[in-house]
Amino acid sequence: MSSSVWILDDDESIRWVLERAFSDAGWETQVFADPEGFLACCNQAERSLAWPDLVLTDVRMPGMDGMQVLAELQRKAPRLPVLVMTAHSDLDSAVSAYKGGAFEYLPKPFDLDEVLQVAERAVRARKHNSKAAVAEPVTDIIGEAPAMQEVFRAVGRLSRSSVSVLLTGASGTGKELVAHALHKHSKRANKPFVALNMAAIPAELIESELFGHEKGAFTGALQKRIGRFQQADGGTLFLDEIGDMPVAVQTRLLRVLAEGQFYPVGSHQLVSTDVRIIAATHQDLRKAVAAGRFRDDLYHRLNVIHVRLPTLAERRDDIAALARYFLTQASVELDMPVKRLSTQALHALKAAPWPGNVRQLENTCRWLTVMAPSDEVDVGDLPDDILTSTETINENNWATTLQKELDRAFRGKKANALQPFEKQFKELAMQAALKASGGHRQQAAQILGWGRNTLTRKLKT
Ligand SMILES: Nc1ncnc2c1ncn2[C@@H]1O[C@H](COP(=O)(O)OP(=O)(O)OP(=O)(O)O)[C@@H](O)[C@H]1O
Repeated sequence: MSSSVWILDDDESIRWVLERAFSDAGWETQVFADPEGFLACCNQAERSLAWPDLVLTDVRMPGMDGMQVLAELQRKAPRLPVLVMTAHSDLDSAVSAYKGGAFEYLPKPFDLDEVLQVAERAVRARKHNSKAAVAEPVTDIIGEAPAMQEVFRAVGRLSRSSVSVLLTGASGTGKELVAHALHKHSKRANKPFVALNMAAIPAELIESELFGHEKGAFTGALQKRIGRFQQADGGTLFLDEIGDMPVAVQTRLLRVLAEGQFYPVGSHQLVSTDVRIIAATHQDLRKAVAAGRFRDDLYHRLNVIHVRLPTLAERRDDIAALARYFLTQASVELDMPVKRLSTQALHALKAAPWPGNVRQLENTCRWLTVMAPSDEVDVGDLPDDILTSTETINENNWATTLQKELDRAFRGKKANALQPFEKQFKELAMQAALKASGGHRQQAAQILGWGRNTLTRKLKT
């Protein structure tokens, strides 16, 4: 049985392509140009229970409130899967307007194949009555790869609890982003989220940063200062690079977590605190424990729930969506046109090793937004560090390398620029065929599909 979709968008061309794409894929479609008509149909559907399987909608449309549409859908058909196509800046409000339902977000501009894929997945999940298969609305975190779905599920599961969470993963994998999401989707969301990076401040100042100090508590303490614990009261304290916390501070932290109270440095006034701790590290804390650099009891206290962020190399399938997202973001941030990636460029990005993970991809997209000469980014436009590293890890990716060389050679628009490539290609092929045949010309010619004379002639030139 075919699935049905209602499409709401004020942009006629978008309605047109979506309707075509969905009909071609065998869906029953109904399109709406404005929310009035759409909401009238919702009223009817509510009476007749004739809802579609899926709604696809924009939220920002001139002269109308897409949020209201979402809120109505939420009220009338809370289990109806909704795909929201919107610019990234509107995502937060969309998520809050549609809490709880199955919801997916497609950043504009989107890829039609991706829309269909997400749509089919959403409907499948609904039919199997399992909301879990549809990614929870985790704001701003992009990831379709199974390893990321685990992360999203953890965020969803933890939304009603205040337990400590330990986030591990290499630098730039999104630990801070996930910490934010955990906070945003918790009961503490309207209280502060405060972050402190142990690696970024001198060890001797960590204690006073965390717990605050009285005026004159130590040399340089010219003012009384409220610590991060107090700032985060009722909310979440994110302790980044916890592995770099000095052991003395670890002892203090452990006590505060157990007692919910502490004295600021140099103060005799006890401060009570209600703070949820999310800690992160790129180190192996168990090793640090074994080496005596990290307290075993603190490790267990923080590690109530452990969420591991995969490296970008472990989720190469997400590279396309992430790159599209970062290119869009960079274009807004830098006020430049949005760059697209050519198939070959995307291929090269997917093959790169990404030691700096998502952060490196984000920086690369920013760089491309400024540096790539035209709207479509080609392999030759990619920064050298990406290209060189791509070649070394993916030596047999000869097409990408060739493409890059062709791009470079043709950029000068000189006539007959293909000739040297053809010549070299044929020479390499001849050598390889002769090597394979042990120098036997007849056989080498056969391998190449040439006549023996052709081979002899070419060997002479
Ligand atoms: N899944 C994702 N979707 C969108 N953006 C992401 C994702 N993961 C990471 N980012 C972005 O990549 C950058 C690096 O992420 P973040 O700072 O959270 O990493 P981290 O693991 O905390 O790094 P470090 O250990 O170096 O502090 C941020 O700008 C973040 O917004």
